[in-house]
Amino acid sequence: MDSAREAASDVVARVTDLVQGYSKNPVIAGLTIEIEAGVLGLLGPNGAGKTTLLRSLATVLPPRKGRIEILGEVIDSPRAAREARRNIGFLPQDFGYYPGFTVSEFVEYCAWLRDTPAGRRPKDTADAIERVGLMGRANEKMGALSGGMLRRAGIAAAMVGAPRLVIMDEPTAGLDPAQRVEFRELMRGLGDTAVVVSTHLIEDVASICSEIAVMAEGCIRFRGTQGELCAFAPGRSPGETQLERGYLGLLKPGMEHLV
Ligand SMILES: Nc1ncnc2c1ncn2[C@@H]1O[C@H](COP(=O)(O)OP(=O)(O)OP(=O)(O)O)[C@@H](O)[C@H]1O
Repeated sequence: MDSAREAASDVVARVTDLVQGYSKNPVIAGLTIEIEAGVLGLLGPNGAGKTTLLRSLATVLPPRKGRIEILGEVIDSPRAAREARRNIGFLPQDFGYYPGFTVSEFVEYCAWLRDTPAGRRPKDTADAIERVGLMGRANEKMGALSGGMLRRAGIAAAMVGAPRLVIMDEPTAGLDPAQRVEFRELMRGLGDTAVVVSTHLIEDVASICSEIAVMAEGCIRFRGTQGELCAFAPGRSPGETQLERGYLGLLKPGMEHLV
């Protein structure tokens, strides 16, 4: 790892030589990445391994090989994973919930899962619900929410109690354009939190991410700023932004060993 970079920043999570897969299907073969405060956007084509990496970071999927550290602690046992999850807010792509729970009960339950002290839970819950603009729906049943509102409830659950690491797998899927704009505002207000967010929406990345990582075939093919990604843009083609051209340029054959 780059020691100058580590010295200059606060590493919240570190993945070292991660090997991951499902039965006989290898997905990630030796991936190393560090996560610091700020919003890191994770881009990559379908099947690149983004969800697998996020689930590994969230300590949901134990590594086949390699090491995951959260706030300096190596996650090498179910107990260590439970401890780490107190500091992790995770919004999976398809998150589970009890349809009979109200929004407020759901968010408070997620705070409880993270061992938020009982005295803080009601206020933390109300704050998180307010941040996603669901105050008027706090007492509505989860099962009665629209897809976009459900996702906002999931975002509130991931952020409740201000965890140090927030991991979101395609959080803007299902949001309408106005809600996506609100989501971006929300991301800008996260301050010192380390956020990793996977998305297929380049506009989201452009507006909220301080850094971008591009994954392809289970590897991190690029990590850097938007400007650096734009530098991979091959010639002009109408209908694409420069960021999109940079992203697509990076996925071309021959770019496999860039980082
Ligand atoms: N539970 C699973 N069992 C078996 N194979 C899986 C499982 N989950 C993912 N895979 C496979 O692992 C590979 C990586 O999947 P993953 O969901 O991590 O990619 P992704 O980059 O998040 O894709 P997408 O953008 O479509 O969500 C794919 O080939 C996928 O089919």
